[in-house]
Amino acid sequence: MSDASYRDAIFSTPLDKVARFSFDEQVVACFPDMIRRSVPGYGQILGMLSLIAQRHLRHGAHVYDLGCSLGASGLALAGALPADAFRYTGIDLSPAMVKQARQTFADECADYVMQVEEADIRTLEYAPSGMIILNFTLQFLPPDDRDALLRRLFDALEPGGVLILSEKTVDADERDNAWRVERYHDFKRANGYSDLEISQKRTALENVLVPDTLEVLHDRLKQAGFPRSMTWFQYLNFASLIAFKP
Ligand SMILES: C[S@@+](CC[C@H](N)C(=O)[O-])C[C@H]1O[C@@H](n2cnc3c(N)ncnc32)[C@H](O)[C@@H]1O
Ligand SMILES: O=C(O)C(=O)C[C@]1(C(=O)O)C=C[C@@H](O)C=C1
Repeated sequence: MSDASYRDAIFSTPLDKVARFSFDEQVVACFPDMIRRSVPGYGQILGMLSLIAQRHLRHGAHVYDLGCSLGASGLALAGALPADAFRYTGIDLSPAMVKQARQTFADECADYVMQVEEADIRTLEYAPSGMIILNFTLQFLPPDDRDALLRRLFDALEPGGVLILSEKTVDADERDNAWRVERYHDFKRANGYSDLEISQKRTALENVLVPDTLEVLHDRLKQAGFPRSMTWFQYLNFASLIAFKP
C-alpha cells in the first residue's frame, strides 16, 4: 500500500480559497503518508488492535472497521492473526477510498475473508460483531448524529464484544488545550509540514472535523449503553478509547 502512496503536499502552496477538507482522489493518493505524519500514535494504535483482538475476539468473529479509508486496521489485523481468526468488513463513504482498499485486500490478503462496502455508517444495517473499530471517523460526523450511531453499535456488538474509538480531542481547559494544540503543531513541523501547510489544513478542517472532549466521548459511550469505557491511549490531543459490551 505504501508503495502507491505519494507524499502529502496538498496544502503546501498558498491557496486563494481553502476548500472544505474531503476524502477525494487527491487525499486518497497521499493518505498513508498524511495520516502517519498527522496523527500522533497512529502506528501504535494500529499495532495494539491485533493484541486487543487476541484477548477479546471470539475465534472467527466478525469485525467492522467504520470509516476504514484504505483498510489500515484490516491490514494490521491480517498481519498479526491467522486467516480463520476473524471476518472483516470495512465501510467507507468515499468511493476512491473503497476502490483502493478493495484492491489492497485482493493483492495482500487473498486468504482472508475481507470485504469493503461503500456506505454511510449512520444508516447501515449492522450484522452482529465481536469488535467494532471507529478510528478517527466519529469526529467527521455532525455532533448530533454521533449518539444515535454509538447506540446502534452497542446493539450490534455481541456479549463480550469491544468498541475501539480513536479520535482527535479537544480539552475543556483552555490553557491545557492551547498547550496540546501548540505541541501538536510542533509534532507536525517535526514531521516535515510547514506553517503554511499546518494553517491551511486547519482552515480546511474547520466545521468538518469537530472534536469532542474525552469526557463527552465517555458520556456518549455511557448513554449508548456501555457500562464501562477506558482511555487506553493518549498522545497530545489524540486518544483511543475502548468500550466493553457486557
Ligand atoms: C480519518 S479517516 C479514517 C482513517 C482510518 N480509519 C484509518 O485508520 O486509516 C475518516 C474516514 O471516514 C470516512 N467517513 C466519513 N464520514 C463517513 C460516513 N458517514 N460513513 C462512512 N464513512 C465515512 C471518510 O471517507 C474517511 O475515509
Ligand atoms: O491534520 C490534522 O489536523 C488532523 O486532524 C489529522 C487527521 C485526522 O485526525 O483525521 C485529519 C484528516 C486526515 O484524515 C488525516 C488525519
